[in-house]
Amino acid sequence: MATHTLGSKTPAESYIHAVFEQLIAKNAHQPEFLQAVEEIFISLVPVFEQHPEYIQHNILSRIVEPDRIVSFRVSWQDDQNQVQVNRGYRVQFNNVVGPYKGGLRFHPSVNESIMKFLAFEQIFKNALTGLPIGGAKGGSDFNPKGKSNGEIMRFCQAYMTELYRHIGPDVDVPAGDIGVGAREIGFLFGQYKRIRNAHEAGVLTGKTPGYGGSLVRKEATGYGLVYFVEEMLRDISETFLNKTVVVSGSGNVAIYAIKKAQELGAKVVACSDSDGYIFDPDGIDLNIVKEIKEVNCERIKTYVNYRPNAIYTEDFRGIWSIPCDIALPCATQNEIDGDAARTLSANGVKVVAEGANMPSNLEAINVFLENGILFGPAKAANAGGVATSALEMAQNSGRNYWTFEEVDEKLRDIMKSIYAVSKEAAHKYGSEGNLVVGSNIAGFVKVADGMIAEGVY
Ligand SMILES: NC(=O)C1=CN([C@@H]2O[C@H](COP(=O)(O)OP(=O)(O)OC[C@H]3O[C@@H](n4cnc5c(N)ncnc54)[C@H](O)[C@@H]3O)[C@@H](O)[C@H]2O)C=CC1
Ligand SMILES: O=C(O)CCC(=O)C(=O)O
Repeated sequence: MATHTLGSKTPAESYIHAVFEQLIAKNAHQPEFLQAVEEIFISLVPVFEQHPEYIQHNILSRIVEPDRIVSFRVSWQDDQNQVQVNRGYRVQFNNVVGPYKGGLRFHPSVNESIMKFLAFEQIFKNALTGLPIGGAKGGSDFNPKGKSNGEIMRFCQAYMTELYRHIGPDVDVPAGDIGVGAREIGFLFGQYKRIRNAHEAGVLTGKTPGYGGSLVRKEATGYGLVYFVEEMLRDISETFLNKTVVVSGSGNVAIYAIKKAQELGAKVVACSDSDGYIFDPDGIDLNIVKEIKEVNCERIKTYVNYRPNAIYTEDFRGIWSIPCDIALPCATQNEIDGDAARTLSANGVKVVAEGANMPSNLEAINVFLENGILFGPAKAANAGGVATSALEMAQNSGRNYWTFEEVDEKLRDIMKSIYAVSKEAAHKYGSEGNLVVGSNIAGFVKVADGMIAEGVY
């Protein structure tokens, strides 16, 4: 039986408590989903104290139930002509603010709990961007590791052969996430186009610029994360210059977070993959990481073959024992637990900001907040990716292209605005400086008000 820390002293607390108890009863075997909901529910207590209309409209019971979950068989042929079967998902959680929007994850760990937590987070993240996009997520337990290009293509085609009937430029617009990058988006788009016989560019984002993609989308989550941290640092009259930074992961988000942090004068000393981490006391050479990950598709441990001073350690969580000023978790959910957070804190970390979705568990978040560490939660700090996807949708429907500089400037403005509204909401509801509370409240209020305006359904 899952436990939680929600109280029940006031009417608002009692309401939130009761909805969460019902949620546990219905979703007892979905720990990631319950974790994501609990984090938001804790933040919302002061909002419900001041706005009983949200209780009258029973907003919480409605907002935790997805509009629909599509789950389907994906059969495809491997290079040995053997038929393989995976499970595909699309969770369309909430489209009050705009069409469903969120990435696709191809990873063996994918299950309904992980899909629901990601889609639930996406509702509030997307609302925070200020752009008209609702929340969704999808994917499959397909493991791309070690698969040939042909196998990836056939899997993507089989996946889209079912997914196409559930999506569309004004309905639901998927994009990438773990295991899904520009190559996979290309295969998915090609199959959608063949089935529909229409070049509906706005049906997917993360396309390459040659056929409707936006410049900066590839860089956007990592760049946006660093722009968000710039705002956090500005408030304490600091910058990235000469800061020591640790970034977990070595995929899309990690690579472009490293690039932008280095451009701003930081020394990034470590990154990782799911096997282990590398520490380079001279500062990571990003060209080598890109060659290893983007060109050769190898493990990060091969980095030490190119850099004699670098050390590889086979324990991906060990990366948080490296002393740093700024920690940017950019790999996956629950990669920082309470112990890792205490180690980071004891080593003097000043800022932690989340590039991945839910990389810190609840205990870790509390350790950071209690120790006065500036903490940038995922739904605010990594929203630059989906925001730039919404800019891609705008270019697609306007049938035009914006320059790299134009999109980058819009991204920077969006990240500044997300920081400002999160900080303002935290202040308004009595949690000065707490961006977890602030971003949860700012995202929630926008969606809840929309739900009331659009009526019960
Ligand atoms: N791609 C995007 O635009 C966005 C991605 N995110 C989140 O950022 C995180 C990373 O996503 P991407 O960089 O797009 O994926 P990716 O597939 O390009 O890279 C994932 C990275 O995480 C590492 N990783 C995966 N599982 C791991 C594990 N169990 N332990 C340690 N490392 C692990 C992989 O080795 C790889 O380096 C995910 O949490 C994703 O949901 C969030 C917002 C937008
Ligand atoms: O660009 C998108 O729609 C996907 C972004 C995403 O999946 C995320 O923000 O976690």
